[in-house]
Amino acid sequence: PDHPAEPWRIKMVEPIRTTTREHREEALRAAGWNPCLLRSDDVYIDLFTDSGTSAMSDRQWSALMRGDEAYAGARSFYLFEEAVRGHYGYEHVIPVHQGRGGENILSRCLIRPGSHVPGNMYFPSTRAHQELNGATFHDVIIDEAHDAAGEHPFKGNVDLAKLQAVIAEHGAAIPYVSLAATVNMAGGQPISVANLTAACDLAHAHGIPVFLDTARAVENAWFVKQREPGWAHRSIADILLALCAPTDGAVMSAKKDCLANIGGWIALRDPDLAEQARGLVLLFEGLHTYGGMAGRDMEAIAQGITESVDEHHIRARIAQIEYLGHRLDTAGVPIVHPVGGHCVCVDATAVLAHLPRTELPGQTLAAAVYLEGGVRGVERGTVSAGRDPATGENRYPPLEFLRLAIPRRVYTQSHIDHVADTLVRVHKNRHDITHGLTFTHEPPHLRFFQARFAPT
Ligand SMILES: CC1=C(O)/C(=C\N=C(/C)C(=O)O)C(COP(=O)(O)O)=CN1
Repeated sequence: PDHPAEPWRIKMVEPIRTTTREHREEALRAAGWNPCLLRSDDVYIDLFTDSGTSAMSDRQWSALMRGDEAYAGARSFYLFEEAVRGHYGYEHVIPVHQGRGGENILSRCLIRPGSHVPGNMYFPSTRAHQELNGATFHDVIIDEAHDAAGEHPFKGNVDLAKLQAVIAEHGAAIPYVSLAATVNMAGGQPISVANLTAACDLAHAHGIPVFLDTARAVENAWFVKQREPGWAHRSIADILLALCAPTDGAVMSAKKDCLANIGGWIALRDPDLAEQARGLVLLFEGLHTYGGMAGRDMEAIAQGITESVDEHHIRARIAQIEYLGHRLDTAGVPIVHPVGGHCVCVDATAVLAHLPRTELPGQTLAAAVYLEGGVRGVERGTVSAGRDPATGENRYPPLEFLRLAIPRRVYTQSHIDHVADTLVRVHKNRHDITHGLTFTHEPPHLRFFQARFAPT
């Protein structure tokens, strides 16, 4: 696929600089071989995350000026509430400062020690809050999701037999099913409307609610439009509503699809649960009409939601990811297929097949790519998976990759080509990487953000 002609022109720029390899070696050493600990100024192309890193539009920037900073009942909240209601279809909209704020509150409302929560693959912060409140997470995603090279069009799908089995074994102890659209840790893979609906029907048949992580549900809607029979002529906005319709609520990080740099929400249908959640928002986030956001943040999100479902925007957004994936594919760099909605994931166990999993190939590849081209990605593998709370052992998930997450409306084709050229060089010289990494400092929660490493 060709690189898309961007459906925007640049009106403001932020200078970025290339660095020398010597400078990067020094910076990486100071960061304990963890790209997460690098300073932004030491990174040329920052693909650490698509979360909070997108560029806002002139309409979003001008909306900031209209921010109502009233403590209670701000105009900006009602604009935000209306945008969420209209595009996601839930009645009760409760603001939080970002996604994990919502995960904390939903988990505290519904999970008790001994709970069991099924979901389509784990996500670090989602599972951490479930485990913190005493739940055991059960992965009920289809087997194909764990196969990097497989081409299944909806790797985010739920295996209904697996879900049925968890319900059969733990039914009464399941407070809810936690699903995501798309599935970040599978490489940004979508779930189909049919499968999501079937999973909800199965859960509801047992009186179990389903909550959806909608951080990238617009990207998911794009894949439904392209791949799921019957949806090709429907608008992205309609498909987004259809994804949310069968679920009982959603947790949202507005830092992804919604083109905002901060913010989020919990969206619910049940008024009592909404009241309970608002009570915890007062404790952890702020009043229930701002939830840890400034009025201007809610203005930016309201406008960002409108822009996120624009078909020119989402088509170009996805096409840029596919362009990078295609460049790596044609160069023989092993990546997760199909290419996801927000990232290209390089299969570290294939690139560094000569390193044992105990030497952290994903983390090692992240360091090598930064050294080679000043490109920062993030490890999604053993380091991200953390330790099993019961045994204390590393979990070694089947997928171990370097995620290259592309911010929205930020980088142009020449930047993406720089990234591709960097990966091609690292892959060509992969046997020069003779050692992996080992922990020198390992924090207890979400260790990949703060851990430090040293070459083995
Ligand atoms: C699917 C999903 C995420 O991807 C997510 C955060 N993701 C990050 C930071 C990422 O780099 O993928 C979060 C947490 O959102 P937050 O980063 O607290 O706004 C929830 N769900």
